[in-house]
Amino acid sequence: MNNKKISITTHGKVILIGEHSVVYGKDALALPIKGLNIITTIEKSPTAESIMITNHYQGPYLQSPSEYDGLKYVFNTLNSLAKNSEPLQVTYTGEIPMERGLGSSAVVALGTTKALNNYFNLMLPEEKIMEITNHAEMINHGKASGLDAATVNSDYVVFFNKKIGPHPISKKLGATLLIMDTGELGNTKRAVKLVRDKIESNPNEAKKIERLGVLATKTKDLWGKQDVSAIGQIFNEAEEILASFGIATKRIEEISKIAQVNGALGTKLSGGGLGGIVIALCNDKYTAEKIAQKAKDNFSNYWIEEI
Ligand SMILES: Nc1ncnc2c1ncn2[C@@H]1O[C@H](COP(=O)(O)OP(=O)(O)O)[C@@H](O)[C@H]1O
Ligand SMILES: C[C@@](O)(CCOP(=O)(O)O)CC(=O)O
Repeated sequence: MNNKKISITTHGKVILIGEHSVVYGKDALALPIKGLNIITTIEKSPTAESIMITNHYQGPYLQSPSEYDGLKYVFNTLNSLAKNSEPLQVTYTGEIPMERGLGSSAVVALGTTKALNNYFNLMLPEEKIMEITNHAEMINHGKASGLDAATVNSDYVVFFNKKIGPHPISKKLGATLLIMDTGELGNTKRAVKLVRDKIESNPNEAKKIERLGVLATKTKDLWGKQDVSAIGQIFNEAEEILASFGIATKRIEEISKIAQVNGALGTKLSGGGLGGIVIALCNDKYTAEKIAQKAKDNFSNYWIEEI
């Protein structure tokens, strides 16, 4: 009887700056959220079929795991590399709500790849694990930059560019980030298409992508100097651009406004948009808590990170 059981913990992420423009080869900066996890567990299936169980909190709706073709791709690829025909049970347990810009799709793709790699003793190199994870993300999003997968696989802030890959930044900024979940489902695939249609039909929209890239490069430089208020201003400018693409909802704008008048240095949506999370850069935890209290009727959940 095979009692083997492998569990892998993978953490979520938020994009600090550079969502959408990163798809076009521009710079971006993203933060791993170490306390926000999904545990992927692999064991022998109790039935004659392979099964996937999602125990993780998904927010106000349920979706069948089998609907995510990216996960099927991971599962089939690793089973085929291991020449495995034993039916398996894959269980996801944790608290990363889906479709909020917190990276759930990359988290489950990476967690499943790593857990199956261990289960089958495949000893796949890191590059192969990331290649499989990124391909799953492509299946999910259409055109994925690789930023999400790189950040959920990193212990440090990631400075990223598609051409050069991820670079970890271990230095702390010396600030507090408030992450507020609007409770509205984002839609990365639709948002990416919406932005692409706009920039392809209007050169002025394309200039905004350039500008977002410049803002991300500046943020990296300011991070090194720990210039928190300048980064706050960059968040606000980026938010204006993202909203002009039509991917900020009324609730995102409402939450941003409340955060602004209660001491945030800068606020923006984070991730694909059309719902999902709002991030607010604050000087300290006290300000972040105050904003969370003032805005609490507008969001479903929040997290505070010392960055
Ligand atoms: N536990 C899970 N089981 C199956 N699919 C999942 C799970 N978590 C996330 N997904 C897939 O990832 C998608 C969310 O990805 P995405 O839209 O990129 O949002 P996020 O910002 O959370 O990554 C879900 O719609 C679903 O297809
Ligand atoms: C819009 C985009 O830049 C980020 C999407 O982030 P998320 O899937 O919403 O967490 C797309 C990408 O980088 O592939």
